Amino acid sequence: MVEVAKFAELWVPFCRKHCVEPRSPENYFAMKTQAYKGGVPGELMSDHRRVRREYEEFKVRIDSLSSTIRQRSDVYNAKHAGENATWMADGTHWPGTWFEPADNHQRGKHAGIVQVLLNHPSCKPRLGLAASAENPVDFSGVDVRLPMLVYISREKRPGYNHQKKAGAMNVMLRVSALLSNAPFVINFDGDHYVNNSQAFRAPMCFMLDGRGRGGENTAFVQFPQRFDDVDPTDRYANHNRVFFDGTMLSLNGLQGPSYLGTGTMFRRVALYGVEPPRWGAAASQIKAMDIANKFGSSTSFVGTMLDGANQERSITPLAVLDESVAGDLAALTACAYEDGTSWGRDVGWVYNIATEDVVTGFRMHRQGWRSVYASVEPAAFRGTAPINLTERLYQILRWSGGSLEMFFSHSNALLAGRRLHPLQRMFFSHSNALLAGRRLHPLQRVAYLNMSTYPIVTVFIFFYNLFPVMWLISEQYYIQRPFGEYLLYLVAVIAMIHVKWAGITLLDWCRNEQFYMIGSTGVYPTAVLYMALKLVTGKGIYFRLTSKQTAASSGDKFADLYTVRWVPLLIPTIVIMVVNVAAVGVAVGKAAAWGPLTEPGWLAVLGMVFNVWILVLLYPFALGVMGQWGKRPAVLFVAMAMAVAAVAAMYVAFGAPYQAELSGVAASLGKVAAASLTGPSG
Ligand SMILES: O=c1ccn([C@@H]2O[C@H](COP(=O)(O)OP(=O)(O)O[C@H]3O[C@H](CO)[C@@H](O)[C@H](O)[C@H]3O)[C@@H](O)[C@H]2O)c(=O)[nH]1
Ligand SMILES: [Mn+2]
Repeated sequence: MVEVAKFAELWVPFCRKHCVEPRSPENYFAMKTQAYKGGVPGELMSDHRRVRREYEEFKVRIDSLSSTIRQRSDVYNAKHAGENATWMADGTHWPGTWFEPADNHQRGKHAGIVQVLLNHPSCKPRLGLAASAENPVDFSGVDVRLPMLVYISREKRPGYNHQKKAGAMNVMLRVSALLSNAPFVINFDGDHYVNNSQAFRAPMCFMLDGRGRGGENTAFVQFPQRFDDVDPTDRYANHNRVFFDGTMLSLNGLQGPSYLGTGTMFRRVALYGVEPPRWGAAASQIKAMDIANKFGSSTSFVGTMLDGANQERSITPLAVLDESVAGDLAALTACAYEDGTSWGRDVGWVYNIATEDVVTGFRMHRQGWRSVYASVEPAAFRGTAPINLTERLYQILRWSGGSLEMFFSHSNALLAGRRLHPLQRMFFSHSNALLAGRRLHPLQRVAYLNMSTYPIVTVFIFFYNLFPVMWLISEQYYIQRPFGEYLLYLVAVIAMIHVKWAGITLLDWCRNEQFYMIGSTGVYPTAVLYMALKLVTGKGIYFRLTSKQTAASSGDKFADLYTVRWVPLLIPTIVIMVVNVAAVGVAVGKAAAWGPLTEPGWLAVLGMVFNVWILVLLYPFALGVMGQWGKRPAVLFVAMAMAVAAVAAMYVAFGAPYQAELSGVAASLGKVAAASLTGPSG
């Protein structure tokens, strides 16, 4: 962090001088060409060269940090007999984990750390120096102030559930209250970067939009998630365009998009669980609350809450970070701080759920807050997405598991906001969409219901996809007669909503359908199973962090796309593919045995359309499990054709059909309803 603060002294003024975007140096220097927007084009070349060299050196220093710190620590430890500590540059012990773990200096067991690396900038611009021997870059006309930079790490103790990201966010919310008390808080993930610094103006416009025009009732502004380094055809729908630009954008017409975990600007008081101003000024609400039981025992923190509520448009920076502040900060980062308080439930990010985001936003919507979806060009943030099939499936397993947990938790979309009957409480409590009070817009409630139950529908899709087994064991097979209305619906939805208004391409839409089917055949039913087990046994789900691309070293940018990691989660979808390929084989066999122009032959061909459609939807999955062979899709088609031919030949040879039974097929056609193949995206 010290290195970062040092490099920022050069980087930030450079960005201001030449209007550099994106302000992530790694991504800026990786770009090929760019239109110049600054005021001194003549100096760009030499400044750029200079800053780039500094950046390369900075990276080298970062890469060698572990050996630098080890060497430094060896020197200090030699001076202090018997010590085996890790030392900071200022000659003090590093409060966190040491190279040689010691008591209170190890993973999962260390004190809280708050290190202010850069303090508050002054309120007035501070101009830099003209070029000289020490300052090769001329910053004489440039404001060189740097924003505050603080490193925060929570106290960790064995036996405490640290609540992962949600726990980290809550500590940051409290610490930042003391350090800046900024009325607006932006949150983005460790694997995302700021791609358009000007985009920050958009949420400010929405939230400060004149009293009475609704701005003050806006709790958060959500940007879409955009990703770098996704394979060009987006095989596993990582871009999720239908979800972002379709679903989330549409919610602007109701109470606004759900909170998606990253790229979000919050109003601080909304995170404290305060209700929108329409139901009373924030300050009086806070005063009326049972402070210690709700927010914890730090009087300094509670003091900042009242300040923050009273003066939304200014900040109250701390003058000096003296001993008393250090004591307050230690208390606020301690594990025990939240014991017996409302943190993780009615205050801050919500705990005990695989996905903290949707449920945290839901709490605000059910209080009557609204949110805004803001999509800007160039994208405000960009991030990294898992392009490996297994990792991507684990990611949607976590999302879908979290959704179900939300439905059966205190965040049920139908039930929230009501006093709960003890029997209701056994299954749901206040995050269930069914239970929400009247401040949740009726259609917003429907949206949350969909977001928290979508995996359940897929259990039916799963069995529906297995129906072709009937081809194999009997001569009977049912399928709904062609889908006039369904086709009409498809055209309306795709052409009008998706492609015309949301700007989603046909490829985006196809990928979305395909990945929904891939999820429906393995991941979503698994999530339902997990949830059922949890309801019965009371034991939660273990979800791992989404691991990121590791391709950088291997030369092939999309190497992860062609790596197969075998996990049981892949099996159900493979079974469904095999069953449907076999069913196509039987259909071809029937058509061959009866002649395609006879009625039974023709019906067999018609039924096959269904199997082929499922296979088309599962095509990206098939490429995924082929690993390196997935680079040559022709192999897949040849293998499938061979499998189909083999099954068909076997059918003709051994499964001689009975005329009488087949005529029954025609009569029963159309009797059984088909499940819809479209649905929400994960
Ligand atoms: O113990 C943890 C785990 C995660 N994180 C942070 O959470 C982010 C999200 O985790 P990631 O592994 O990147 O998961 P994704 O599936 O990419 O995340 C999406 O889904 C999550 C909900 O499951 C949201 O929290 C994220 O914002 C959203 O981008 C990470 O970048 C970290 O910044 C922590 O701080 N501590
Ligand atoms: Mn991520």
